[in-house]
Amino acid sequence: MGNHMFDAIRAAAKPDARFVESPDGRCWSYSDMLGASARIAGALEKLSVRPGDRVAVQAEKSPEVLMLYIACLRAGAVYLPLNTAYTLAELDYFISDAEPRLVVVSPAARETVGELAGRYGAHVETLDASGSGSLMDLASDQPPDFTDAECGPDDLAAILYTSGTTGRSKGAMLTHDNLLSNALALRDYWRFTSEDRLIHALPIFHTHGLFVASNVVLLSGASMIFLPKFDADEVLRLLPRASVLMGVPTFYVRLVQHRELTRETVGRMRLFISGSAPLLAETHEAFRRRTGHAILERYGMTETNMNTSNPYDGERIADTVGFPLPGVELRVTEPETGVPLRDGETGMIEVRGPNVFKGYWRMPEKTEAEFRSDGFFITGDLGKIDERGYVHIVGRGKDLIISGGYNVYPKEIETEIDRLDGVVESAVIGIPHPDFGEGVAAVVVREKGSTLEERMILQGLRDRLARYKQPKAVVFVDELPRNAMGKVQKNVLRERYGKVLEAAFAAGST
Ligand SMILES: Nc1ncnc2c1ncn2[C@@H]1O[C@H](COP(=O)(O)OP(=O)(O)OP(=O)(O)O)[C@@H](O)[C@H]1O
Repeated sequence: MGNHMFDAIRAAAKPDARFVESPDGRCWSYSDMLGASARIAGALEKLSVRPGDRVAVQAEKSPEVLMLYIACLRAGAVYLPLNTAYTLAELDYFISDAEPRLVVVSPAARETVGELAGRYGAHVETLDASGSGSLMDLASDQPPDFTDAECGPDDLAAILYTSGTTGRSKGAMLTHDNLLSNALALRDYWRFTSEDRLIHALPIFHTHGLFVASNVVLLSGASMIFLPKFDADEVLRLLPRASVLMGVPTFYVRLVQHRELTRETVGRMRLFISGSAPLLAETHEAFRRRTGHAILERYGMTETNMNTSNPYDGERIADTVGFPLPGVELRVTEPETGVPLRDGETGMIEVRGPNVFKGYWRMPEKTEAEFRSDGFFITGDLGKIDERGYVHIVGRGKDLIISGGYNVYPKEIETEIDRLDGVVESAVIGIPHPDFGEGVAAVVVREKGSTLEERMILQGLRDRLARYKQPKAVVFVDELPRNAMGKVQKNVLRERYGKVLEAAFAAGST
């Protein structure tokens, strides 16, 4: 049977070629990767990690963490990356839910997390090669070859907890073939070859940086420059040495603001990709004006890997996420019944294919509720397919406000607010309201120097939105809080401004 994912990685590896380099000049070739991952897999075995066991990892981004991910594939363990921002209380939830055999953390967290992990029967290790008995120390005593665990297409490779942007995080179970089929589809769709060098500035605890970026590079025998985080100056400095950038929309917003972004700096680049959150059409246009490149936007999620992409050769259209990837079926349905709608009609986006996860970890009811009987996964995203076949995301079904019994989709209102003069961007949230259950409220970022006031916004929306959709209160802020993937954190907005907005409702500010 072999090892479904790792055999493909091994087959694509060119031993002498560069695989990953860090900005401090450290470099790993593909043969270094094969050796390091074998040694770590040997260490995992020594620590009694058996196929199917979970290995939870909360560690700063580094090539070593990537080697650990590959080692888990080889050992048949289930890799479980955790956001480095998670607190001890949050870790408690993930560790109690996933019951990992091993938890790998940074040296500073060893003691505190060790105590917590011990309560759930997990062992704790650190990744630093300090000579003080870390996982890396144990790995350095292991041979550079390893008998890979037998893993079929349907065996679990990873559990990724959803970001929790819209609710409690759930563990999405991803199989070897979920990862492999998607990485191969993306490699071919985006024309990756061993000549490519990717600027990798994304976190690696999320599907985007871990699977989309790293797996595509691995499976094309390409190389990447591994940055600890996004820094516009650093990325601009590296652009002349690279061919592809994968980013979240915030990267592109920052790059466009940078004086040094010119056609010359991007002269050797062949592709700029964006995803994980909506890219504003203005950013797409500004980037094209400055560089001559149309950013390629794609759409995916933790549970499904990538679903759609704008084309490599054809027209890349702003505000769309392109076409379903080869092998992925996508339909738009009436959300309640799942009955497919016609092109142009807005409804629930559903997908089916080898990319779609196996289910939520230990949540069979939740899993059942999110699949149709014919195997389509209900993404929770609302969208439509236009007459040319491009998929548009119109909003998130999970991001719904029910005001006075009416369904209000925030994205529709945000789009209208963003059109008003003096507005940079906005977020619309539901806040408890004494009469309507939930009331619509808007959080708005004004352009510098703008004198825009609440009444001007309400005036501007009066003829454009039904009354029940119009915000009942507005607050102005300097910027919207975003998570590491560039998603606006509406839970943070609700916490931060909920009381002020409730008071404004009570005062009947509209
Ligand atoms: N190109 C894109 N344009 C618009 N939205 C996108 C795009 N790419 C991804 N998304 C959004 O990101 C979501 C996937 O994000 P992710 O899997 O990280 O978790 P989340 O949905 O934010 O978290 P949770 O499911 O816990 O609420 C998609 O469902 C979609 O709403």
